[in-house]
Amino acid sequence: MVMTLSYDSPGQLNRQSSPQAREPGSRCISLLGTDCLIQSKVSLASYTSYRVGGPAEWYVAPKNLDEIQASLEWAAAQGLSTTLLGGGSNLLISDRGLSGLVIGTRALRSTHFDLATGRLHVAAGESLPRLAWKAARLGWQGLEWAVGIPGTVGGAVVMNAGAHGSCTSEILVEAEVLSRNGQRSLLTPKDLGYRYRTSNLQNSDRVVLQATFELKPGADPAKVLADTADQLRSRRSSQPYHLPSCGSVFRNPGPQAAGWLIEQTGLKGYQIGGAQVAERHANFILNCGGATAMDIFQLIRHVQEQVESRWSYLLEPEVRIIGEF
Ligand SMILES: Cc1cc2nc3c(=O)[nH]c(=O)nc-3n(C[C@H](O)[C@H](O)[C@H](O)COP(=O)(O)OP(=O)(O)OC[C@H]3O[C@@H](n4cnc5c(N)ncnc54)[C@H](O)[C@@H]3O)c2cc1C
Ligand SMILES: NC(=O)C1=CN([C@@H]2O[C@H](COP(=O)(O)OP(=O)(O)OC[C@H]3O[C@@H](n4cnc5c(N)ncnc54)[C@H](OP(=O)(O)O)[C@@H]3O)[C@@H](O)[C@H]2O)C=CC1
Ligand SMILES: C=C(O[C@H]1[C@H](O)[C@@H](CO)O[C@H](OP(=O)(O)OP(=O)(O)OC[C@H]2O[C@@H](n3ccc(=O)[nH]c3=O)[C@H](O)[C@@H]2O)[C@@H]1NC(C)=O)C(=O)O
Repeated sequence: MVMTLSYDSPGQLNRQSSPQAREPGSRCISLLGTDCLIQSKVSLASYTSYRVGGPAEWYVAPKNLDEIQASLEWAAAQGLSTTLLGGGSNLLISDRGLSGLVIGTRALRSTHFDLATGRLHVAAGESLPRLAWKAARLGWQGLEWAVGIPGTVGGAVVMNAGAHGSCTSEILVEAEVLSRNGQRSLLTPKDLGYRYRTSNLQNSDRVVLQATFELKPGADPAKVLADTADQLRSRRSSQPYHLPSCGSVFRNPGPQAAGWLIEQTGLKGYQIGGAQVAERHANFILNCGGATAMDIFQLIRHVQEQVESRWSYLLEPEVRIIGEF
């Protein structure tokens, strides 16, 4: 693919206003042939559910495959690393921000419910809860569990998101991924090496473009909507949804849940700066207002140390911690 760039420098500038929160001195580059802008120094805090994180050195939000490919080629030509950012609901991004190019996927949108096959073809940037509600309204079963997981389809495929005994790998037929060398491939759950809350896409530089899920059409929409609402109700009764978080901070180690271990260690309510171990659920760390990423990071380490000294078990973070701490 031939890509032409115009740089934000005299003569070649393509200055444009931008919807992103940009810091002073930020620059804007346009990938010619597209209306896609690459911007420098874009604050990432508003892109994460924790509402923390410093600026991206460069940020782009491609809307289609051409724009993703152009973005990857641009990063490669500049010698920059890339980081994928979906809903930002399982990311703790350093206060210092991220170097390289951050590729936000939320503009990758398309949904197709194929009644003949019961398959749902969906782009990586679609919101998982919105998809769950959409499926419910159509009377398609199989996504009720996903309603309270505030991420994207791409993030769910990478993380193997799940709840209430179901998870992404169980309904995934295949995911289309793009590798850094521009090769597209269709991968099955087996190819993706799924396990509890992980896949071999984690720590890889492949981009999830879209997913195909197998659901069950034909149910009464009123029933699926009621079941979906029940899932959300039950989750809201046991998990703190009122303040910014990343959901569960740690993976469950086995027979004992992380929340139980943390509560038994006496850490509920423990606070560092603006970050607090939730009273309602000890495996949630909340941004109670004004928390920095470092506050949250230090609290994660404190919880690990305390739990390890009491139970001789090192809790493994589920949240992806990225950038310098
Ligand atoms: C209130 C709350 C409740 C939650 N409850 C649950 C729950 O019940 N179950 C659960 O499993 N999780 C839960 N989570 C965690 C989180 O929502 C999930 O892990 C979700 O799947 C993350 O999706 P995301 O799009 O936000 O990914 P992000 O946080 O943006 O990214 C997660 C990882 O995926 C990568 N990534 C994202 N998109 C792509 C892509 N298109 N291609 C390649 N890599 C990509 C990122 O680089 C990163 O490594 C909860 C979070 C919150 C805030
Ligand atoms: N604590 C935290 O850090 C965070 C918690 N959350 C929580 O996670 C959950 C998911 O949040 P989010 O991803 O923002 O998505 P939401 O669940 O808020 O809504 C996403 C879309 O789903 C559809 N929808 C929502 N409710 C209904 C309903 N009752 N009936 C039919 N359709 C509905 C709407 O789609 P349409 O517009 O197409 O009708 C809506 O735009 C929420 O409970 C939210 O409070 C979210 C972010 C951070
Ligand atoms: C929120 C997430 O996923 C959630 C998912 O929503 C729910 C519902 O299916 O089940 C998991 O939570 P969980 O294991 O903490 O579920 P819960 O039922 O709340 O708790 C498990 C056990 O720990 C105990 N518990 C929990 C919290 C607490 O403060 N104290 C405590 O003792 C509970 O009493 C229960 O016996 C997922 N977490 C993990 C790490 O697997 C996420 O991954 O981000």
